Amino acid sequence: MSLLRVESVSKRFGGITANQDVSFEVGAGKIVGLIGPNGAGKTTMFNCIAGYAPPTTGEIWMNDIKVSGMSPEQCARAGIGRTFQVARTFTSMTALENVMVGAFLINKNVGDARQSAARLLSFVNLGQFRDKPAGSMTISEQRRLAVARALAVKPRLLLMDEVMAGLNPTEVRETVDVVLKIREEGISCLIVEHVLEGIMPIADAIVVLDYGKKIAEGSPEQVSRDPKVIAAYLGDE
Ligand SMILES: Nc1ncnc2c1ncn2[C@@H]1O[C@H](COP(=O)(O)OP(=O)(O)OP(=O)(O)O)[C@@H](O)[C@H]1O
Repeated sequence: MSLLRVESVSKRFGGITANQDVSFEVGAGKIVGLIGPNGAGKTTMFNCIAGYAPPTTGEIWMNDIKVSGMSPEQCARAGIGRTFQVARTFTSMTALENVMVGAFLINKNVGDARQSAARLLSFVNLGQFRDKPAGSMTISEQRRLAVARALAVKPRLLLMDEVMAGLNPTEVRETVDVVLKIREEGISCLIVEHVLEGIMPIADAIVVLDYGKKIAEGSPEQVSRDPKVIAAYLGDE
């Protein structure tokens, strides 16, 4: 059963078509990778889904709620959480306080927010940083912190924008472990990623964009054999 449905979405910025007639679905409890060369329109698609930039045409649905045209807050209330390409960490606040910022969006009670934030820090394997300034954490840890903050809003779908970029193989593995745990919780994940060795082994499905259009969709095995996908990536070298 699909949780998110992207239906014929196009997004234009003046003369630039960043997304063109893109359709795909994310099933409940599934991991879907959204990949493609630089400038393919992946972040634009995230912005459309999360309410940061409405589609020019087309519709986006979360179950029976039409979210296209909604504000980011309304999309969050409909169950869409996100992380950003550049982690927006509050560096002088502690790790716990950073996650509490997310928790406060749905629960104004300080005790509840603290408890939920502490649980989520452990969930992303950052329990030891609870009372440390977020600025003292590595990039990899800050990315997982951003994931915990997004989870604090209790999404049913989590959009993750390049959480593995620039990480070493150990850090990629740690991040992959967290993504798998998120799926185990029944939360769907839509992941924009250039680190294909991180996303390919764990994705239930892959959607490939190139120049704004969907050029392939299927299992990781299917898309990695697809001549159109190979050509798009080789053309990007
Ligand atoms: N606000 C904007 N105004 C004008 N053009 C934009 C805007 N946002 C994105 N674009 C253009 O839309 C196209 C798609 O950009 P987008 O950032 O979505 O690609 P991407 O696949 O996320 O790229 P990357 O992998 O490099 O992050 C690009 O040509 C980009 O310059």
